[in-house]
Amino acid sequence: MTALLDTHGLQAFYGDAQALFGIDFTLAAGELVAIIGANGAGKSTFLKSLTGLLRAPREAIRFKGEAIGGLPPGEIVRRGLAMVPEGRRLFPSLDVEENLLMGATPRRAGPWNLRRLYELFPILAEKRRQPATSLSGGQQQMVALGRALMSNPEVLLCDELSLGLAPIVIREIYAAMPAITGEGMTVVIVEQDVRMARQVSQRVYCFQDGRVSLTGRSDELTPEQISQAYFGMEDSHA
Ligand SMILES: Nc1ncnc2c1ncn2[C@@H]1O[C@H](COP(=O)(O)OP(=O)(O)OP(=O)(O)O)[C@@H](O)[C@H]1O
Repeated sequence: MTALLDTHGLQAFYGDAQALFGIDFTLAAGELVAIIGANGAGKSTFLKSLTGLLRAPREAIRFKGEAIGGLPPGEIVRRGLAMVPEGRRLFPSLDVEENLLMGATPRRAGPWNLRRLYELFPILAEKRRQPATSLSGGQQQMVALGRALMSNPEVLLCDELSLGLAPIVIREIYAAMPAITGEGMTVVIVEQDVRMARQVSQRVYCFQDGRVSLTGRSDELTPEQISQAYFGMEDSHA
């Protein structure tokens, strides 16, 4: 497999506290890969390291053959990695369309623009002049996803799209994924909803205590393997 993005022994720290202990991760162009794991396993920390929000050694992260670890976040977006952050982080004083346009700087060439996003999520066209924070949780998540797409990334990193949403709304959000990957985009999702993660992804990485405890094809891993990798030996016997 030729890697579009990969990490080698990636470590991450908050001050003196170590959160990642040597993550080896590979992503091929066009894949949708899910990262699952319990609270505190290091999933968000991993995404933050990829996008330059946390320091990383230059050689520990490679994107399209170039070492990008520790580059400033803006430079990483320019190169084609964009993140949908946990908790959406919309601009409360801006309306829906203004929030979407915030994602367009820097704007790379590609298929995504306001018109395409409004086709993908018609409800956002209807509410384009409303304050983003007046929308429902699911609609706000659509804005956050759309904002990241507006930079036309090559790799889209999504942190817990399902957080706080009802199952029917989660399905509605994930229903957009085929249209996104259909445009050739490569996607990483961090997801606590293991069923959904397995359903939409080709491969899964399970994180536990800052390490990869299991990886494999989503359709080949058994629920028992995942449960053990998710909770660890001790907990699964508790
Ligand atoms: N800003 C921070 N300062 C100090 N420690 C942090 C910080 N953010 C996360 N950590 C610690 O790093 C470890 C990994 O946390 P991280 O948020 O990456 O986990 P996660 O798998 O994304 O879990 P969650 O689903 O709760 O977001 C945890 O031990 C956590 O307490």
